[in-house]
Amino acid sequence: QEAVLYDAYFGKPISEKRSGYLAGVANGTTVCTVPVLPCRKEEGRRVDGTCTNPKHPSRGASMTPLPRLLPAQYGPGNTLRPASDGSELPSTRLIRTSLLADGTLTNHEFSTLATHFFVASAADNVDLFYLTRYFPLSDCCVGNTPNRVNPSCIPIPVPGDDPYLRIPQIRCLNLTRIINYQDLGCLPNSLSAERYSVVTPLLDLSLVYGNTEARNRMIRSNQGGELAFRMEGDREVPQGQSVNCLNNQPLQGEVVCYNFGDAFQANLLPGIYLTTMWFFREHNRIARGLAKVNPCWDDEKLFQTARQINIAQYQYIFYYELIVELLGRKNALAEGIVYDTAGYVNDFDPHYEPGVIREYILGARWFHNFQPGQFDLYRNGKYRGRRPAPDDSLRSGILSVNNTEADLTQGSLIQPSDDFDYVIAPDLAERYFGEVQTANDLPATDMMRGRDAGLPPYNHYRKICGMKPAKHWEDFHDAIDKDKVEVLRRIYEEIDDMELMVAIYAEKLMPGTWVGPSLYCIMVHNLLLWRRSDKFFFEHGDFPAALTIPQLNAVRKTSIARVLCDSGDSITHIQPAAFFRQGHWNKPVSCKEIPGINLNKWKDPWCPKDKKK
Ligand code: HEM
Repeated sequence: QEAVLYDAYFGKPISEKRSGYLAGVANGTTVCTVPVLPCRKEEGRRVDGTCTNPKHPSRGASMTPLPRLLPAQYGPGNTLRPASDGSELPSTRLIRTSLLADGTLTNHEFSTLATHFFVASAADNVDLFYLTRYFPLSDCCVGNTPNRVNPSCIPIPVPGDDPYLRIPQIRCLNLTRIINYQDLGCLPNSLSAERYSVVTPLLDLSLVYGNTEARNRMIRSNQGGELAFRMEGDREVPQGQSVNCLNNQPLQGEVVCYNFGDAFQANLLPGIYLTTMWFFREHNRIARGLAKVNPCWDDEKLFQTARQINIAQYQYIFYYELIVELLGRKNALAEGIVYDTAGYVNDFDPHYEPGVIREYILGARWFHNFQPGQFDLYRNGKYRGRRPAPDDSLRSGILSVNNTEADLTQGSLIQPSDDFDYVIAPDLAERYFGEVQTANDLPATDMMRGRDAGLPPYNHYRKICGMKPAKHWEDFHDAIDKDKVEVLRRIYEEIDDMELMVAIYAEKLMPGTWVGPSLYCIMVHNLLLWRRSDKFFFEHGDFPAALTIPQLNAVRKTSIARVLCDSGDSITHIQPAAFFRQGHWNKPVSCKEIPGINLNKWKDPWCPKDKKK
């Protein structure tokens, strides 16, 4: 059957008028459209994300726009919104250094594993290709001065009395705008600048499986339902070599760059490449287990079922093991983010369009706060040193040398995450690109990205999040400590200049959660959207390829600890709640004691044992 061309931005089949417009754009019909093969009732989740919601079949695919909670407010021609008096909003480096200090304070509850899994989930649903605009080279800070001429430059000016950068006299932090549909020519500048993402905006393990059917076919082994693999010693790793590990140090033996399904995103950071490796191995482990249970199943059936189980356990761990801890279990239940049930949760609603909410993926940068700047290495319970995170980006080759994968994995179980506070790891606050750039400030960048996205003032978000829009600075005291409000009052001219991203870093934690009220509200919207817009969400039962109830309940038995026992490097003992630190209530136990998914629940009665594939 023929694919129908959908408009990537508008999400509708291409009209004649639109086709005429795109004919005038270089590669318009390729980059501004999404081909959709007809959705079939009986099929499961597609790798390319189409038909995730058959009512909006192109949403969920590569190039889906990021929906917004509130419409964008840009300056003229999609420039950054100015302050109320028409001037430029204050430097986000000034705001950051005024609100958050450099330092390291550890969290008493979470392990670093929680940060690894969370950052991998972010890379699974939005791409970071925009980094290539300024990571290796850009002209935004030539001569130590912010470039105001190049429209893609949004460098961050550094005040002369900056607490750190006054010494090397750095007055400009490099930054470029996120690439949008206008840059591709898909939309005129008269519409608000909208970001697209080339990765599927879903919790679908695209890091492991890729974002297109073509890519997925390249990484399958075509037998036994497996992903193509090779052995590095006793470590199972993807077959082939990716070109993305720009920071590998070949002289130190780092010559491997893992060929994951999404080989750019998955190689970005240690937390991402570790997590992707675990779920890559999980796929093959599950496929082998299914082949044993159902010897007559062919490669395709084994592959699709293993992928379905793998994504189901990943979604389960994300919602039921991580999110419930970050937002509070009671809250998550009350909001309908998770359910206490042994049945299906049929909350698919075709009116919701799949996507990742712009404010969510911006706001989730708050979790840079609980990210340690260095990763501990442990072997047999003994500390063996640490690796600065910025030096290991785009460098998965480290996993293959000096037992580093095993040592980092054990480290992630023992090392605490940083605290959710007003202190940020110096490696992220001053040098997140490592040696590649002289200075970068991640939270200042996060705040600047809010402007890049054209977010309306904080006051507008207070309104939709159940807080009163403030008329006076004191009105912010409900959500932000008095002393911080004083700092902000001095920095901003007007109350409506106060920004959402700054508030997310300044708000007090909501009791029982690890986020402030605005981020809480944004996360709830997004987590509900992901469930409701995705026909194939693991708890849904109202489609033919759904898990059966016994299968669903088998998935509900697993945990991140089980995944690490089965697919982590050299894990024999683990604390049962592995997103939490080890302690008297969470002592490491033998992996034999950690429950997992019973694949016998997938036994096919039509597949007798003696019948070979
Ligand atoms: C060592 C650890 C980490 C490093 C070095 C790091 C670095 C970065 C960088 C460089 C960016 C893009 C900056 C830009 O806008 O130009 C980014 C974006 C982001 N990071 Fe992190 N990060 C880390 C950990 C985390 C963690 C634990 C989370 C947890 C959720 C997280 C969530 C995000 C999100 C949601 C974005 C925005 C993605 C987007 O909108 O494209 N990061 N991070």
